[in-house]
Amino acid sequence: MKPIIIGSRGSRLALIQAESVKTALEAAHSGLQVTIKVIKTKGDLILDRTLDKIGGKGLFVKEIQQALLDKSIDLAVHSMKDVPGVAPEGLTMAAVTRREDPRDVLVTAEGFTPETLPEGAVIGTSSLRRQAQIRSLRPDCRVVPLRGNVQTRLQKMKEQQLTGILLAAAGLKRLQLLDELPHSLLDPQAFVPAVGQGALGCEIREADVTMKALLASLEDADTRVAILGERAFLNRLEGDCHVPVGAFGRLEQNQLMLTGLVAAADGSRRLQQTVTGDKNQAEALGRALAEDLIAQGAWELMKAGGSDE
Ligand SMILES: NCc1[nH]cc(CCC(=O)O)c1CC(=O)O
Repeated sequence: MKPIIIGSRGSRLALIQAESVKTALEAAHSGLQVTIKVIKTKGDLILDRTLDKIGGKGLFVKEIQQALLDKSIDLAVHSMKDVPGVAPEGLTMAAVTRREDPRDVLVTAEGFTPETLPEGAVIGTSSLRRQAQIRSLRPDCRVVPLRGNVQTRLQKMKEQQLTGILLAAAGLKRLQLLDELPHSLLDPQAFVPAVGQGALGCEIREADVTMKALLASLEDADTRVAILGERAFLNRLEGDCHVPVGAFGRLEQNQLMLTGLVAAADGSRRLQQTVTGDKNQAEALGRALAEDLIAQGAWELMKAGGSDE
């Protein structure tokens, strides 16, 4: 059999994620050959402009999806939080793997928590969701934009003498950086993670039944359910613009418990609610949660703006 080609961005984190799927596939199917092909996306080449101006945060994913459609790769491994709500015709998320830590983490030289941050702290993040929540916890802090891959952001924290930065725990764990950095992990109720944060999606061509079968054993049903609920919540709210929205789903006693957050970008207001329901109706639960927040004024809180998580 021809080797399977996984397409990946060239960042260290993307490569580690692709490697983890390669390893899992090879472990599940003895004799299977898997190679990784690095795809240089426009977003990787243009670092001096905000992502919104070059096509939004879905840009990286879209170029890799095109490689799937062109058949230059057989499998794309995505961070689910970067995957746009609407899938291109002909592609399917054949497996969602077991979720890594979904939490956000505050990294500072001193290991501050949001509560112990010094007055007027300067926090780096380009995510409207993170900006809104750190400002809602600490209205006195200042948020400055910060782009680039995880290592670049850590570097900029030092260079620009920021008090701290906000990142996904999952990324830092996969890079094996979390243990060596002073940090505080943020409780998902106090600081609601991004939709899909910590989960990986394995995308293939819908018609590729061979790949579909090979990926079956990588699927984690509980993660899939959580992600379906979170994404349905976001899809109902987002439309096309990037907004300060978070959601976190988890299974409790075989039920899906889903927390949704909509906030004003400056953190001055936040709407947050947790609902529980049938895990087989995850998407309906996500939509209903969105409707609840809309009824409470979610649209008024959300303003157009840039987010490039
Ligand atoms: N913004 C890019 C991005 N996409 C996925 C992760 C982390 C890994 C994950 O959520 O699975 C990160 C880094 C971060 O937000 O800190």
